[in-house]
Amino acid sequence: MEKIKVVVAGPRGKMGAEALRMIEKQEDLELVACLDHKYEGKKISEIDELPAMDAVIYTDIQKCFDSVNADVLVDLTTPEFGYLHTKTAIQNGVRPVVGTTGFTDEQLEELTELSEEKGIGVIIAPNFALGAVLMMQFAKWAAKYFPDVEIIEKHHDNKLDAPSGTAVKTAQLIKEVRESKKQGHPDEKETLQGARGADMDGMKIHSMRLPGLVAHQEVVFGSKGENLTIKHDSFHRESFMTGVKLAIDQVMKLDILVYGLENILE
Ligand SMILES: NC(=O)c1ccc[n+]([C@@H]2O[C@H](COP(=O)([O-])OP(=O)(O)OC[C@H]3O[C@@H](n4cnc5c(N)ncnc54)[C@H](O)[C@@H]3O)[C@@H](O)[C@H]2O)c1
Ligand SMILES: O=C(O)C1=N[C@H](C(=O)O)CCC1
Repeated sequence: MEKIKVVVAGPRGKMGAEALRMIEKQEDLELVACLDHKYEGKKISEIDELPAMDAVIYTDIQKCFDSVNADVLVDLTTPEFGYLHTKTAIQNGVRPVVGTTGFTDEQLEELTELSEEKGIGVIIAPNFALGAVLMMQFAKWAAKYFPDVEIIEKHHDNKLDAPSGTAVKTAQLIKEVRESKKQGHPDEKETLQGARGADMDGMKIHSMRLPGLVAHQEVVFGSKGENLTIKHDSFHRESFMTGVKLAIDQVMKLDILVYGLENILE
């Protein structure tokens, strides 16, 4: 069996380390290298608390792709480096599977064009948890009948981007079926800036950051005399790994960029 050769960017991070543990258990995946901003030349097995894997760490992405034969780059880093890594991977014919959130619309457009030009598959998924993907789909369905909606996302306090990629994706999916609408009282005024949250097409998005949280979202719909709440919780980062594995398998069959795991689920 030909194994899929994977490079993981961000191996010492919470998601990167979980991805290494997932890859270690798969017979059809091989970790061929990692990308970090330190520990050049060290093996993963030499880093405390990471699995006993032989893959070597590179700090220069171009050197990494020049030195190892890779099929897929799994990026779980930061918005700034995730974007650069994704671009460089496409340019080197390596298929990116990107969990990193916080890319701008312009960056997503540029990566979409580059992927099409090079014919290299890319999957960018703001949330790899299957329950979260379903939560977003259910919310899109509900928005057809309940156009008044607010999104509350709750994450751990080490998160760099706000709102979360999941909240933005949820609002984008709802926008596809909901007529643009300003919610609340037409004359409402914030007496404390930010009190009503961020605004996307009239929908409000509220971001909470607290220790103890992992990744949680509620989509709350309001109508006359009733409320509907669609809620998802990730209590452990293992929840994202089924989706990461699925994306690695599927990206091998793609030659365009796909944004959102719902597009590769049957
Ligand atoms: N799509 C999903 O399902 C999902 C789930 C959880 C987190 N995320 C996203 O994944 C990203 C990582 O999350 P996390 O919780 O693991 O964060 P983290 O801070 O624990 O890990 C990020 C890692 O990236 C590393 N890093 C920074 N710059 C780097 C560079 N230039 N090269 C290589 N590595 C570099 C850091 O050293 C760190 O170890 C975030 O953008 C987060 O929003 C996505
Ligand atoms: O822990 C994070 O950071 C997460 N980020 C994603 C997002 O921004 O939606 C997905 C859930 C976890």
